[in-house]
Amino acid sequence: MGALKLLGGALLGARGEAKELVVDSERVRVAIRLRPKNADDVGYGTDFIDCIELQPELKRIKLRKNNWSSESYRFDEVLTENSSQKRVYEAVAKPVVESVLHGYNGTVMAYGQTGTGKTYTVGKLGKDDPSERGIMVRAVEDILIDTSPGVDTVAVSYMQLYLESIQDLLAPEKTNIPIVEDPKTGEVALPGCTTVGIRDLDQFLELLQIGEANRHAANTKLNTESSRSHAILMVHIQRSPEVKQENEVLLPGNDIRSDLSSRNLRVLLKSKLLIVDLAGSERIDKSGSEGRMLEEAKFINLSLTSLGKCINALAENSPHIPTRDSKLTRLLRDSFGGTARTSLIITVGPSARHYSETASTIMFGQRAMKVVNIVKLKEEFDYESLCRKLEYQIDYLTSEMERQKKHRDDEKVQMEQRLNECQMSLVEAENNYSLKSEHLERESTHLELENKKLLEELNLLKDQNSAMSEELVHLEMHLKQNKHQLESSTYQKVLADTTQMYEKKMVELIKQVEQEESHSSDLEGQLMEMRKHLIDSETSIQVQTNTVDELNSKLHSISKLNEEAASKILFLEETNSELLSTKELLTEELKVVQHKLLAEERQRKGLEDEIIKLKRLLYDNHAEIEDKSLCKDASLVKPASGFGQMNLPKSSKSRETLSSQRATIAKIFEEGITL
Ligand SMILES: Nc1ncnc2c1ncn2[C@@H]1O[C@H](COP(=O)(O)OP(=O)(O)OP(=O)(O)O)[C@@H](O)[C@H]1O
Repeated sequence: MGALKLLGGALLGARGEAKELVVDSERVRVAIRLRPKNADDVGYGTDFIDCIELQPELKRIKLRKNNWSSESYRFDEVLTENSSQKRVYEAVAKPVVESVLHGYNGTVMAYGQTGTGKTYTVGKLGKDDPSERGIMVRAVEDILIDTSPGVDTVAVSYMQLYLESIQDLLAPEKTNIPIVEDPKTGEVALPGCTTVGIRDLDQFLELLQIGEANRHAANTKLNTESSRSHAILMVHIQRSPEVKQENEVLLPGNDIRSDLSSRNLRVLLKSKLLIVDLAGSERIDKSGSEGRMLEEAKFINLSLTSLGKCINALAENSPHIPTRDSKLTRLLRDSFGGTARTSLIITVGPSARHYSETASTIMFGQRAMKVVNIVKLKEEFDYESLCRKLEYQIDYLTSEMERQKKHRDDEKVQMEQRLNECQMSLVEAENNYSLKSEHLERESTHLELENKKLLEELNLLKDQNSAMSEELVHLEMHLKQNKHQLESSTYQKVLADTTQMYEKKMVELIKQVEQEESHSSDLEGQLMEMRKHLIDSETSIQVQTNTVDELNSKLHSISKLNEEAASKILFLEETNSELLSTKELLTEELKVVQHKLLAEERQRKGLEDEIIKLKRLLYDNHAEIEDKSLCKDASLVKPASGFGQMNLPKSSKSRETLSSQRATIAKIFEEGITL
């Protein structure tokens, strides 16, 4: 393939216009295939040597006119009688098929005398033996392998040109189908023909079989199943290749946004492969045709002759190409001198009997080799599919938009509902909160008041306790004084015991008071904690509604503590009252003791007075006694001493007084002992 040239290759803006890439001019390639000898050839006798000699390595053949005269011709491919169908396909058709797959039009055509193997080469189905498959089957097989279903499309039309009428071989009722030529491009189309999309090879084989069954054939002298029509298989390929434009790649199935955002338009490569199995180019006299068959032969010859004329004109670069002389040349307008890549296979038999037909075929091939085509690649912008895609996208986007709008509306309604609910619950929560706050505030105030009251009571109790303690200390001191006073008394021991007992009691009482004081301080601490809790609670109430419950529980516990404190205070009060009563008892007892002490003091004083009196008496008596004893002594010794005299009259009285005094002292002593 020659180098690509861009001719006026600008992107044309108008709808339906295409970019055309032109390959260097390319000559029609011609291959020659020699059919193996058949029974007829063998039966013809061995007197005649084959009229044809192949030199495949030189790509030449020698056409022997007789034993001494031969001419040599060069072909693009020389296929011997042993060449396989595969080899023939690869040498003749495969390059064209590949070209068609790249977007070029292509033609593969078999030309030759009847019975030389055109149909065998081109249209053999090879149902039983795939190695026997002809060009049509192999070409479609390769096309199907190379194309992607869903992205590319492959469709076929199968028709025959019979008696200058185009008949649809897939729908034989369709006859005389008109040929439509594009005035701009000169492209030939047969819109009246059935076009069947091909999914797989089996489907194509079935179609081909149907077409073959509908093809006109007749027994001729030269071939028992001679084709009486030109069979044309049209393979339409539409591809969406990756096309690079302005550094961007447009891939099939690209996002629509990238299609729209870039200046890319999907490019369609539309190509057409024609595989033509021409009717036999036998001479009428040799074919033995008569009547209708003769008529058929005339038409066949007419079309083949006009094809030959066109090829001659093209080979000679004639300004006029008589393409309009027959429908065959009109159909093959693009194949010879057109834009298609064309491969021609001419089939020949070895028998010298058909020398002139073989020579004619060879000359046809030689002339065809001179025909140069201007091979063009036609890229069409796939406006239709783009439009379809856009429409689809618009539909999709519209429905998506509607769906999203509906979704948004639904969401909005839901949101509004939720908002209303939230607002309602917020109002409710606010109400609850304010109620709870009020309640808590009330509770708090109430608790504060209670706390205050309790504190006051506690302080009072404390004062009372301290007063009591002072009083107790005072009493203690008092008792101590009394104790000291009583130490000298006769009731010392009794009083000491009593005092000890009281002291013990007082110690206990002091202990109790201390305990109460520690209780009081504990209570104070608890109250402080309560106050703290309350303050915390108040703060947390202000901060969050959620803590309300927590505060409630705390308040509950605080109330419990309060209750406990109240019960403790009650207990303290009770203890206090007990202490008070004890104190009263002690005071009473103290008073009694004091009374007793006073009485005893008085008694003691009386006794002391009496003792003093007695002492005085005793002294007086003693002095009197002494005086009397002195007087007695003086009367005895010195009667002048008056003392004895004086005391004598008094002696009886003194004796009485003395004895009474003695009795009084004894009594005092007795009383003192008993006390
Ligand atoms: N290369 C070949 N190898 C084996 N058999 C062949 C070959 N070429 C042709 N034949 C046989 O020769 C006979 C005639 O072939 P075919 O019908 O293909 O000729 P044709 O050129 O199509 O004739 P027509 O123009 O009359 O239709 C057939 O029986 C075919 O099987």
